[in-house]
Amino acid sequence: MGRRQRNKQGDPAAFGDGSKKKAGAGGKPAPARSVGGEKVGAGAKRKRNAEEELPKAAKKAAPAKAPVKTALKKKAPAPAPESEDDDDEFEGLEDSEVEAGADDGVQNMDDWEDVDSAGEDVGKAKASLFDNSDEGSGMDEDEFDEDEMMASDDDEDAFDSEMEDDDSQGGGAMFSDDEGDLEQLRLANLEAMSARLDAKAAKEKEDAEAELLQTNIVPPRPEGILPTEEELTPDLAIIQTRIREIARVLNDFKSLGEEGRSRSEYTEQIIQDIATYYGYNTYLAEKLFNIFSINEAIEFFEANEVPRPVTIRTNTLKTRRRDLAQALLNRGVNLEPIGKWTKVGLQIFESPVPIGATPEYLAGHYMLQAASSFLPVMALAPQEHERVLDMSAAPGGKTTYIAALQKNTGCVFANDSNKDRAKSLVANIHRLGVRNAVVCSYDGREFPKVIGGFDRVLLDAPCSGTGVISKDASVKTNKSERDFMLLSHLQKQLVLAAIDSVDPHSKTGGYVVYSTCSVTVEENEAVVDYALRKRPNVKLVPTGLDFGREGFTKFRGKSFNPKVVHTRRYYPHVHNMDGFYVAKFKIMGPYKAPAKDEGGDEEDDVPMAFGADGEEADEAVKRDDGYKFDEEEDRALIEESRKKLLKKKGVNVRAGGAKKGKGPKEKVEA
Ligand SMILES: C[S@@+](CC[C@H](N)C(=O)[O-])C[C@H]1O[C@@H](n2cnc3c(N)ncnc32)[C@H](O)[C@@H]1O
Repeated sequence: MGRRQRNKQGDPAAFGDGSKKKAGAGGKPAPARSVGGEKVGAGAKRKRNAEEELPKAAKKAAPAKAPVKTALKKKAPAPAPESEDDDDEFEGLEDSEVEAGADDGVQNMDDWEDVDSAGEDVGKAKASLFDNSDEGSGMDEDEFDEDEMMASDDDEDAFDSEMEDDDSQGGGAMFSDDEGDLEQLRLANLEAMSARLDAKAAKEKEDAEAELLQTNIVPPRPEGILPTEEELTPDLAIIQTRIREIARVLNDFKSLGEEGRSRSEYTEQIIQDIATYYGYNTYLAEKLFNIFSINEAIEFFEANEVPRPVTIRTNTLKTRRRDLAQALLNRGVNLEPIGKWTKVGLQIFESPVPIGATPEYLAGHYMLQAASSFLPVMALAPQEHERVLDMSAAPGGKTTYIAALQKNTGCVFANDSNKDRAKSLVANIHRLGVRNAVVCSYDGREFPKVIGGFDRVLLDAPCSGTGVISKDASVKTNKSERDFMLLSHLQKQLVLAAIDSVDPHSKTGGYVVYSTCSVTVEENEAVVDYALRKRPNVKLVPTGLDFGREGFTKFRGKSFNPKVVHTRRYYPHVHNMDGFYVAKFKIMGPYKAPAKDEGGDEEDDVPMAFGADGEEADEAVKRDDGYKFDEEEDRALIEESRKKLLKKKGVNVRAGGAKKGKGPKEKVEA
C-alpha cells in the first residue's frame, strides 16, 4: 500500500505511549473518554478546541475536514497500541499529513510548516496537562466532567475561552511536547468535537422531528359543540306544563296576564308549544288552534293523538246488521252498535282475526268505514231509482252505501279522477254486490259536461285531511299554506260543478251534499258560502243529521251566509269520530249565468285562493274560464242519453213524448 493511500484511508493511527499513559490511571484505553460514544469526555472538549480554537496556523494546516473526522472515528476505539511500531506510526502519520495536505491541494508546504510549529506551541501547552494527569487519574475528572461537557453551549463557550486562555498564555502547560501525543491529542480533540457535533446534530434533528411531529399532530377533535339528540329533544314535560299554564292565563288574561306582556305573546307561545309538543308545523298548528277556544283546541290536539274507534258498515245489500253482528260474535269479535244515529254501523272493540279479512268481509257483508263517513250519505239520503253522482268516489265507501240505500236501483255514477284509486272503487263495488254503479274517471270539474241531470250529487271533496290526523299523522307536517289555497280553490270549482250537475227539476231530489274530512274553515264554510254566492239558484238546507256542531257563520272577521248554520261539523274530541264537515244544498231551479256586467264572473275568488303566487293564479283563472257551462249542450246530451236508455228498456221514445229536463227514472216510471 502506498503511503498516500495509507494516509488517506488507512488504519487509524495508533496513539503513542503518551496517549496510552494519559488514558487513565488504570491504564484503560483512551476511547472511553476521548472518542466514539455519545458521552464524549475530555476528548470532545479537546476536539472542539482543537478544531475550532486551534491556533490559526493549525487551522490553516488542517486538511479537508471530513477525511480527518472519518479517520478519527476509526481510530478512536482502538486502545493505544503498545508496540514498538508506534513511533513509526507517528512518523507515518506525520508524512501522510504532509502528503495529504499537498495532495488535496488545499495547503502548501508552508502551511504544514506552520502546523508543525504551531504544534510545538500547543505541545508545550499540553505537557503540563498530561503531567497533571499523571498525578491523578490521567484526566482531570472535574475538568472533563462528561455532564458538564454535555450541559450546554455555554459550557462549550467556557471550553473555548479556556483554550484561548491556554493558548494566549502560551499553552505550555496544556500539552506534552511529544509530537505524537500532540497529534494524537489534536486528533482526539477533533474526534471528540466531531462526535459532539454529531450528537448535537442528532439532537437537533430529533428536536426538529419532535417539533414537526408536534406541528403535524392533528389537533384533538373538539367534542360537545353540536347538541346531542337528547339536548335537541325539547323537554316535553316542560312544554306541556307551559301549554296548560298559558291556557289558564289566556282564559283570564285580565287577571292573570303578566304586566307588560300582550295576549298575542302568550298566544304565539302556546301555538309554538303546541306545534312542538304534538309535532305539527307551526302554520297548521295555528290554523287549527284558531278554530277552537283555547281549552277545546288542546282537547282537539289531544284527541288527534288517540285512534278513533274501528267501525264497520253493514252492507244491507247482503245482510242485516243483527246477522252480521252474530256472525262476527261467533268468531270472537267484540262489538256493539255505534249509536242510535245509525242502523247499520258497528263498533269493533276487539277481534281475534283481522277485521279486514274475515269471511264476512270477503263476502262483502260489511265495509270497513269510519263512522264519520256515514254522515254525508245519510245527509244525501239517496232514494231508490234515483240517478246519483258520487263525484269523488274512490275507494267507494260512500258509493256502496248509496247503492245500498238505493237497494241497487236507479244508478250511481262513481267517479274519481284518480284512475288508480278508481281500481279500488271497482273492487269494493264488486265485493259488496253493487249492481247499479257506473264507474268513471273524470276530473270532477268536467261535470256536467260529461253527464248531468242527476237527482243527487255527493261531493266528498279532496281535502287536507285535518280531520283524520289520528289516522294519518303526516298531515301534521306536510300541509302548507299553499296546499290550503289550492285545495280550497279546487273545492270551490268542484262544488259548482256538483251543483250544476243536478237536475233542477228532479222530482225526488235536487240535492248536493258537500263534505270533507277536514275541519278548516276555508275548506268548508268558505266553500259553501262561495257556492251560495255563485249559484243563487241553490240554498242550504238542514243536513237531516241530528247531531254535530253548527257550521261557522262568522270566522275571524269573515261573515258567511247565515244559512251556513245548517251545515254540520264533527270533531274527534267531541264526537269521537274523525273530524268532518257536511253541508246540504237544495237546487231550487235552473242556474242562469248572469251577464258579465252583472258581476257574473266566477273568477272573483281566485286571487284569494292563490295569494301571492301570480303564475298559479293565472292558471287558476284559466281553469275557471273553462268552467262555463253550456246548458243547452248539457240538455242535449242528457236528452240523448235518456232516449238511449228508454229505447233500451223498450219504451217508444217518440210516442212517449219524453219531457225536457226529466231524468230517465221519471220517464221509465211514466
Ligand atoms: C275524500 S276522497 C273520497 C273518498 C270517497 N268518497 C269514499 O268515501 O271512499 C277524495 C277523492 O277525490 C279524488 N279527487 C281528487 N281530485 C279530484 C277531481 N278533480 N275530480 C274528481 N275526483 C277528484 C281523489 O282521488 C280522492 O279519491
